[in-house]
Amino acid sequence: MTLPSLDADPFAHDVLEEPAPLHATLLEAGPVVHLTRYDVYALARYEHVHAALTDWQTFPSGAGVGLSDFRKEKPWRPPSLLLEADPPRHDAPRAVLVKILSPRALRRLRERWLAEADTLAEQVLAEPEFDAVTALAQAFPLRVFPDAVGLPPSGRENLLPYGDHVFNAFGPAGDLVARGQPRVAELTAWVNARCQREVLTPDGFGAQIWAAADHGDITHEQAPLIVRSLLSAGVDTTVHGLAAALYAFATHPEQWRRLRENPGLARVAFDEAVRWQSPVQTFFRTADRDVAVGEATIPEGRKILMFLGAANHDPRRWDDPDSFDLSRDPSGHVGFGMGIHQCAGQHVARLEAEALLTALARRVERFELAGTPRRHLNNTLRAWESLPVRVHL
Ligand code: HEM
Ligand SMILES: CCOc1cccc(C(=O)O)c1
Repeated sequence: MTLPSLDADPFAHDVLEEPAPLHATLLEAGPVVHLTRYDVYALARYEHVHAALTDWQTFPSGAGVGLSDFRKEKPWRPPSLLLEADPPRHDAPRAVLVKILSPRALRRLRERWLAEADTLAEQVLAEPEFDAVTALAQAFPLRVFPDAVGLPPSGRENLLPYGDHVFNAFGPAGDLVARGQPRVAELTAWVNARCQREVLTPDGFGAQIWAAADHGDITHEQAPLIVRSLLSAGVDTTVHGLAAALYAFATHPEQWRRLRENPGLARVAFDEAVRWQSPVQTFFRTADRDVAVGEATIPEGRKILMFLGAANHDPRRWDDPDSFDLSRDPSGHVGFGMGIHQCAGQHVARLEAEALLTALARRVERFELAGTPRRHLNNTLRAWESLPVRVHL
């Protein structure tokens, strides 16, 4: 059976601005679609994306999880020991990070993050109108996460642009990557310096990674790269995840009312927002062999593009997928991935969201858009540049 093919460009600005039409085409066209422009193979249906995420042997990450194939091109930075590694190399770094970022390990931060969210809410809600991206979605993660990692106070404004470039670099070397290029050397130097043991405070996630090296769970050479994973993946993702949740509630007042009636819904609300908007839209894998998907065959060595955002809206898996609905059970969504590479920081993200959303739910009776939201374009992230809101207390 010949594979359906499409010359669409998933990284074109109009698609990054609004991917739904491409997702609909891909979901309809078949289990696999050959994207001729990049000679890659698209998976969009939940069943096949889930299958690829949970079969690392057939769909490994070691050649990179972006368009670039590390076996043919030099990576722009040393590959991640988690994201861009397969077992067995992936195992020890993963075990260390999962333990340090576990729900149990995060309990010691809970009271502090709840209090920080209350303080931020008090400050921001003193104004009836503000930009929810800068005032809340960016401000809260930057207020709690760098301290939790153990970063020194200076230069934290480098984290967002660095992460933005990391996520752009998973896509083609187009204008979005070019835009970040001028600052790459400076941002990379700043981030690498912050992964060194001596700059990290003794009680943060970073110091705990170095302590795991002392303990022999990982090597001392691996420690800084694992800290780098936190700085690369731990900021922009939660900023855009929180912005997605705030956008969802600003456009669904009836769902906000449900959250106010039951603030215990904050965590499931965040997962529903992550499913509905999928702040991380896509990741690649590499076909380890000729692999049959449906009746089609993906040739060995080709890159496979998994559309997490489309799988999270697949009507074969979700009732009324395009609705944001707190009565839905979003578990099983692939917004945090699935399988051995499933997000190592998902509990950090959920705790940040629970803190911020409950602080707001206690104070804000209703909030609405106070202007047209503007998208922030990125090859991998679904993000808002600005989200003007008006609040009624
Ligand atoms: C809303 C927030 C977040 C979203 C949507 C998100 C999404 C994802 C996704 C989709 C993956 C799977 C990548 C793959 O399968 O190739 C992943 C992996 C990962 N995430 Fe997250 N993430 C978020 C927050 C975080 C945070 C806060 C951290 C760090 C504290 C983090 C650290 C990581 C790491 C290290 C990996 C690689 C895990 C591995 O390969 O074993 N993420 N994330
Ligand atoms: C959110 C997906 O996970 C990522 C993203 C970017 C970098 C890394 C890393 O491990 O350096 C992980």
